[in-house]
Amino acid sequence: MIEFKNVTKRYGSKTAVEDASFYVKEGEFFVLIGPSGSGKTTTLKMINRLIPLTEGYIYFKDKPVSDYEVHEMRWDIGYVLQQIALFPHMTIKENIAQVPQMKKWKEADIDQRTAELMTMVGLDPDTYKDRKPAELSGGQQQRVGVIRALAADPPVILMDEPFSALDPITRESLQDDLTALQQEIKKTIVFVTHDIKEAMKLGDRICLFNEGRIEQIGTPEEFLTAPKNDFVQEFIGYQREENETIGEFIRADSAEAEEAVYPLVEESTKIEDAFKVFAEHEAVAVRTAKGNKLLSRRDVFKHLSDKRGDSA
Ligand SMILES: Nc1ncnc2c1ncn2[C@@H]1O[C@H](COP(=O)(O)OP(=O)(O)OP(=O)(O)O)[C@@H](O)[C@H]1O
Repeated sequence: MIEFKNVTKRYGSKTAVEDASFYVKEGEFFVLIGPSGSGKTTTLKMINRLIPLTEGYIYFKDKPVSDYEVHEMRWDIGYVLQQIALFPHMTIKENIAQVPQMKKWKEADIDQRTAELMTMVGLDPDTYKDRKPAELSGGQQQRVGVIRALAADPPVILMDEPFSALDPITRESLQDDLTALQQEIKKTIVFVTHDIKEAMKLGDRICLFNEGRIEQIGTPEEFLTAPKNDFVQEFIGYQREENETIGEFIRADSAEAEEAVYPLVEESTKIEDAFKVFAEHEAVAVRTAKGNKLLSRRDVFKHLSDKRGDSA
């Protein structure tokens, strides 16, 4: 869907992104992560041509991005920013309807789409559609920011730290909403964050930048089980112990699991082997002395990030 081939971006003598190559598959949730100033936002903005590249090639749907008209890119690629940029004088519905209106959708279709999207993120259309952005909470406004990017049904959505300005509780709830939404809509999402916990929770694959260069691209599992070098290891901030077993991740409050529904694994199963099961199943049932306990891939990441102490 999106391909970078040896892409370099320089601002004068400053190299912001150096020789970046990666491929984002259709329907994939691809996370760009790295310390401040490592080139994440520059990379993201080169996709929709907000920033021109210096060297290399970027393809969108197998065509160089330079072959698209800028407005075509804006229509096909939704964009969500950290600073919610809703138009203050417009109602929520008018904000969401902008791109559909530019694309000359019928009014009835716009109404239906707006209501559908608002319902999808838990905003009752009748209550909220005619309100102005200032009459919504920060979290609600950010939900509108996300669905506005989805309004005209673009195949790709770019998100630049969309939740980082929110309090931790709202943030977690929006992350959960986005996970649920993504399961339903299956868009290609490129998501920038500097928070490894968020990356692990949301990403199908993670691309870690360091001073403009890519250090590692891989699934959250690969980052945990096979960090490529000391920088990656340190960035994850979690030192894996030898022979770690799945039993160590079971908490006292874990839900009961039926083995008829989930594959059953022993407590002594190695974490690497459990990840192979997670590749095909949402969760596993772990046999413990107190009965079978449910453990999902997300539970494991949550446990790991708690263990490393959440610095975000
Ligand atoms: N318009 C610009 N002119 C000159 N240098 C720039 C410009 N924009 C970005 N840079 C530099 O390019 C590098 C990469 O910046 P970028 O914004 O892509 O980083 P980032 O990883 O998104 O950082 P952050 O997490 O702080 O947003 C930084 O060193 C930054 O100072």
